[in-house]
Amino acid sequence: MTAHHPDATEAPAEIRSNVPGSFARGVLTRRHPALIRQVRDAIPLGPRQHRALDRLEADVARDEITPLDDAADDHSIWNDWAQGYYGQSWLDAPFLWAESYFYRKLLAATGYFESGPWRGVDIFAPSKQAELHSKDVDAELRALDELPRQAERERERGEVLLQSSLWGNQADLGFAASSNAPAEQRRDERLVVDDRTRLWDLLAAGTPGTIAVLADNVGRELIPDLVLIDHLLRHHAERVVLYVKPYPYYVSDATAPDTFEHLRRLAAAPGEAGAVGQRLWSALATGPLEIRAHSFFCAPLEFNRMPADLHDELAECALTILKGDLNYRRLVGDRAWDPVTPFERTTAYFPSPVAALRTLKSDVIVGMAPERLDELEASGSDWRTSGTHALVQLHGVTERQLLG
Ligand SMILES: O=P(O)(O)OC[C@@]1(O)O[C@H](CO)[C@@H](O)[C@@H]1O
Repeated sequence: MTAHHPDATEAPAEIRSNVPGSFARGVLTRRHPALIRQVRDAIPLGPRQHRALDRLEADVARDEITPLDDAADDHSIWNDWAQGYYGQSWLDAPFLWAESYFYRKLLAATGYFESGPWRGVDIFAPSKQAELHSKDVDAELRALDELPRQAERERERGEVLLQSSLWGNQADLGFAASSNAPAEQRRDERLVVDDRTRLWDLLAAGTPGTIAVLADNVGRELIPDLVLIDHLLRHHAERVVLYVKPYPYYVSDATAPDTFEHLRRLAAAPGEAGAVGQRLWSALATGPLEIRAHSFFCAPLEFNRMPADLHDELAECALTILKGDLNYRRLVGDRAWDPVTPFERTTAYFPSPVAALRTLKSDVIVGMAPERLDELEASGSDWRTSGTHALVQLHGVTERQLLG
């Protein structure tokens, strides 16, 4: 049995990529250079953009962080966030900061923020389009016709939709290459924390006001997320606010244009998928559904640093449903927590009750039962980072809060 220290007073240090053989190191030294090659192959860039990508590749290879070199309005805020990191090693900077900055440098290289033909061009669009129009998404849409529709089976329908939204997070384009989830093993056995029953019981206990959904990836994740949102609007929420990214991020993270395209795909589909899409389309037009894209969702910071305006928006919500691995890292803190550290300890700051739906694709984990942790550690599998395992974790949701 591992000695656990869940009540350590100080939060552990932020994860860095300077540990040889660590997951974080592999992301910065292997995944990021591969991503630059993928962008060059996917988009017909000009010589200026290729030269800028050459410089980014060289920065990574030389292990030196250099300032942003595009003409963009966010340099002052990035200079504040980069305090002390310019000229330093990527591997020695906090992993969360370094990864986020890498994606901002990638957009700088292709001219995303500058005037000219490349302004606002999503360099991840080819892979996002392929995902949205994939046979897997076709199958997802057809499967909706098999959903229970009888009112008395609403909870059963909700369970199916929650599972689809949760495991849809596995389909991360930046991740697909190394995902080795054993399809045959039952999904429930691969949950490391399972608060689903509490979530449904509490949602069923009353009709909460607004539910915030912090989106993650497009395609096989955003389609189920949208279908789940339709279910929440029909049975559990007066309003849903879907927060997407203000610009392209982490390859497959959803932006507003991506979301509109997914809604078009749903609404144009036959059967139940089309009905869901048309209800969501109407909900957007009349108000119960709103899409927002706060700049903080592309910031290199933990959520406990969120600005006051976003804090106040979320404080109005009866529940925040937070999707994916990166959002989880930002929620609990991208740190080497003792995995039995109570989830509530790391989320006490959050302005609303929060439910995390995440497949595990990085080392951070809290809120585990010691026996479950020891069982997984003894398995010898890479359960923390391979995307084979997942969690539904809930904090601060009480009947009083949901009932208002
Ligand atoms: O938030 P998502 O899409 O579920 O996962 C994103 C993510 O797993 O991809 C990176 C590795 O490429 C991780 O560092 C990061 O947490």
